[in-house]
Amino acid sequence: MRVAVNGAKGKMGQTVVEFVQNHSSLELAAAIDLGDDLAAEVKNNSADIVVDFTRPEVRMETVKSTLFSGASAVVGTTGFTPEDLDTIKGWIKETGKGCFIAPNFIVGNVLMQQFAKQAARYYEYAEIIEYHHQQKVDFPSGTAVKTAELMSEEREKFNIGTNDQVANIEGSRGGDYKGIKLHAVRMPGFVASQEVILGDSGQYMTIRHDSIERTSYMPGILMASEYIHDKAELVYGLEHIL
Ligand SMILES: NC(=O)C1=CN([C@@H]2O[C@H](COP(=O)(O)OP(=O)(O)OC[C@H]3O[C@@H](n4cnc5c(N)ncnc54)[C@H](OP(=O)(O)O)[C@@H]3O)[C@@H](O)[C@H]2O)C=CC1
Ligand SMILES: O=C(O)C1=N[C@H](C(=O)O)C[C@H](O)C1
Repeated sequence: MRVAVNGAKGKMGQTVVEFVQNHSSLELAAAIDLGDDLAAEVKNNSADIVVDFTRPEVRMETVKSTLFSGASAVVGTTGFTPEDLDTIKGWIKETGKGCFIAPNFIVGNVLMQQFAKQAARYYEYAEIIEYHHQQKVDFPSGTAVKTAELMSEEREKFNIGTNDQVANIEGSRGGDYKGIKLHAVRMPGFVASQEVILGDSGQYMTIRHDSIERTSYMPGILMASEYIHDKAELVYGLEHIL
């Protein structure tokens, strides 16, 4: 499978390039970054797949250019909205190429999300704390948003409400997604960690996952690439192919 990497000079892109170069069933078609012509690189190098780790603000133009250039998209870049996904479904129908988007490509992290979803219905209080390196430009993380979305689906089924308080210092209770509090820590030393704390009378439970090296994302990226390369589908979340 011929893989082009978009965002190739970035922290994730560099890791993906090295992984592709060292994998027996993958060929590096192109290493693309800011200022390069993605469509031309895809066509001139006969890329089957574009693996994208760039910026939230260019997420849609990147997917569109990939699909209409004849490649399938495997996208880690965060920031996609439900409206974006509907638009992408139309592009897939037009092009016959597939798109796999995952807020997190680590199997262990996706398991954490699923465990949190499973537990969410049993606890009134829920908070998500995500920890990332200081260079991360967006917050909260796409993983935290996805986790909160999954948990809220369960909480709403069981009418589990919010727990509003009045803050002495604005923002000190973090962000709020349907009653789930979200906190983003940015600190050198972290790669990517998240914990979900669920609480109720007399107890609390913490579900946590830590990524300490970006190689942890590679198996999930490979799984997604092998799944989507010959399918005209939109997949949102690695859990759908585990
Ligand atoms: N889904 C997942 O499992 C994961 C998702 N991510 C997400 O991936 C994204 C990238 O993360 P990370 O690698 O740490 O970020 P980096 O900033 O390290 O890398 C992004 C790269 O993309 C380049 N870039 C910016 N704009 C464009 C463009 N229009 N076309 C091509 N390249 C461009 C940047 O160039 P320049 O620096 O010059 O702007 C940079 O080289 C983020 O949204 C992050 O949240 C990260 C890890 C895992
Ligand atoms: O920027 C990162 O590093 C990461 N971003 C993704 C997110 O926003 O969820 C995935 C992971 O947390 C690492």
